[in-house]
Amino acid sequence: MTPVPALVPRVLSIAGTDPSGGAGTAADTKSITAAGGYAMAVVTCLVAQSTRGVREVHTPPTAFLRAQLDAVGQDVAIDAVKTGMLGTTEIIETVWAWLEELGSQPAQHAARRAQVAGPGGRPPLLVVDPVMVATSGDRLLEPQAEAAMTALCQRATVITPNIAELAVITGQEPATTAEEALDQARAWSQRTGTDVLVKTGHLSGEMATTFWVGPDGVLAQVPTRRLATTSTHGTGCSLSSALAARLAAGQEPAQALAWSCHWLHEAIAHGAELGVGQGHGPVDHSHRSRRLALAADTAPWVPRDAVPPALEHPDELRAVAGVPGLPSPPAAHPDRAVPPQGPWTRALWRSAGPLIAQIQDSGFVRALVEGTLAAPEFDFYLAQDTHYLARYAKALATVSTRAPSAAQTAQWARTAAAVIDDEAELHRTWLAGRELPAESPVCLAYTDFLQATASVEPYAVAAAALLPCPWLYAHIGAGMPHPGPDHPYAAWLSTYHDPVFARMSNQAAALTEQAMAQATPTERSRAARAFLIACRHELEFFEQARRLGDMQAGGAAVGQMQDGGAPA
Ligand SMILES: Nc1ncnc2c1ncn2[C@@H]1O[C@H](COP(=O)(O)OP(=O)(O)O)[C@@H](O)[C@H]1O
Ligand SMILES: Cc1ncc(COP(=O)(O)O)c(N)n1
Repeated sequence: MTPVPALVPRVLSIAGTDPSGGAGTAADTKSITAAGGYAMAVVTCLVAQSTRGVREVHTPPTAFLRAQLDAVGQDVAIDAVKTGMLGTTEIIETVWAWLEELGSQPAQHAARRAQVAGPGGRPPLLVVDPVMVATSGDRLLEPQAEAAMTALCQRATVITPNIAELAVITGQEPATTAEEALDQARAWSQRTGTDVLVKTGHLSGEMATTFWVGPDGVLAQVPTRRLATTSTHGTGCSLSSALAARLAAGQEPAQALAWSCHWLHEAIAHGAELGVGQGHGPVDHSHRSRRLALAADTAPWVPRDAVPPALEHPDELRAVAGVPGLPSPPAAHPDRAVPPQGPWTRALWRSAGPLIAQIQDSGFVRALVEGTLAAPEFDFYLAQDTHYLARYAKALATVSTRAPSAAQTAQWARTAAAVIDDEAELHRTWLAGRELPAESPVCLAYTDFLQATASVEPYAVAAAALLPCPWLYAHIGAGMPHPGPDHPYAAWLSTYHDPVFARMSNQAAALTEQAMAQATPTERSRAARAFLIACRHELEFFEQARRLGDMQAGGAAVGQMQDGGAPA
């Protein structure tokens, strides 16, 4: 029988402290929790430090370290151990001896082996973050303990050194490029059989890619863009802890690495907003979980007073959520410009300003445009968009039957045809031969809303509900740089970058402008509300694909419970 991995893996951090909460055991417990594990911590050294650096280190007797290890080890079945700051040779030897007694073995590709072992009472998988020197430059490992740390590394499932630590472990000069670091890691892994994460945070360049390297070379890599921030205190602690939790939950190395790197990237990107400390600030470990919690918010999307019950004049329409201002218009080529087509569409665009800014800033759109979006997330998005376009085209066809003139009927109908013939062609080619999954709840909610509005609401309301889709895509397309040939999503970017698409969007805006001008004040109010709700659906549509990856830390457990599995 194949043992079931623990639903919530029990992960022990053995590390030093950081009273400012950014690194060491504090970072580890936050990261293990964020990655869906149950976090435990054994303290090696007490460190008087903050974001500004280390002041003093107090090392309790190793007998007390051993007492902590025994207390937890004799009670709890540990699924993974992550080590961080170990400080001295004596500490490393104490941890080593304890691991021996626990039954851990030197690892040859142990990540993959450990995943098929049963939880509890088995050798835990071991992630060694060979912490030597802090970001601040302070030493966290005695120089004479480097040999013992190198030996401990050899018994790990995977080690997570930074560039300087990799050099010490492999006995070479610090690498100056990712290629050099990969060569060092591969050669060492061939010698020892232990896998190595190559982290490039301390190199320069546009990307800060993380690689998983085994004896045969790179097993997986996660490209992430380098962020211009000083909030990088504890990034190494956080990455190795999250990785230990994801591996112990049973994920393959490539998936565990992808989850950990993407989660950390979001945490680094939002670290500065915490306003913690005056030096190298911490990352925001719980940004992802707060974002997910917000997705369950039941507050109305359009506040009661955002749209007056009747609109006599465009200026009566205010920005939703009370955030004033328009995102700066994209520096688009005249062919790709997608300006409002009159006072009413200008008012609609202005009222949706904060939402449009949020859509452009959404992690999904940014990663898609950058080319760093994970392939499964793009596939999910495109499959849902295939359903969406089929249903959107029907809504366009419905509106065409309700237009007041033959010319307008023809224009809506031509747009419906273009959506099916041209826009959906990208989807057909990309997903060719693959089975289309069912519609997601978000896709259903949006398209049901569009089809219902197109069928039963007044013409102007229907037109306004259908407008955000082409307008927002054309707006995003107009602001994008031209995709290079090696961009993984060049085909998607080109579709929305195309002047033909901008013209289609401008036409829909012109039709809506006309409809609004001819509508009654009450209909205009309902049209504005429909426009804003459709914008909100657009944001949800992008973000749902991002949540796909997020949910793997908690969602997998829920799935197993529903299948009748009991927590291990
Ligand atoms: N400025 C940055 N922008 C984006 N990611 C970063 C940045 N700095 C570090 N990282 C990420 O943080 C992780 C830790 O990297 P690194 O800084 O190299 O190690 P350490 O924190 O152990 O010194 C890596 O996954 C790296 O990609
Ligand atoms: C207890 C402890 N462990 C590890 C680090 C390294 O983290 P960083 O390199 O980000 O300063 C630290 N500063 N303190």
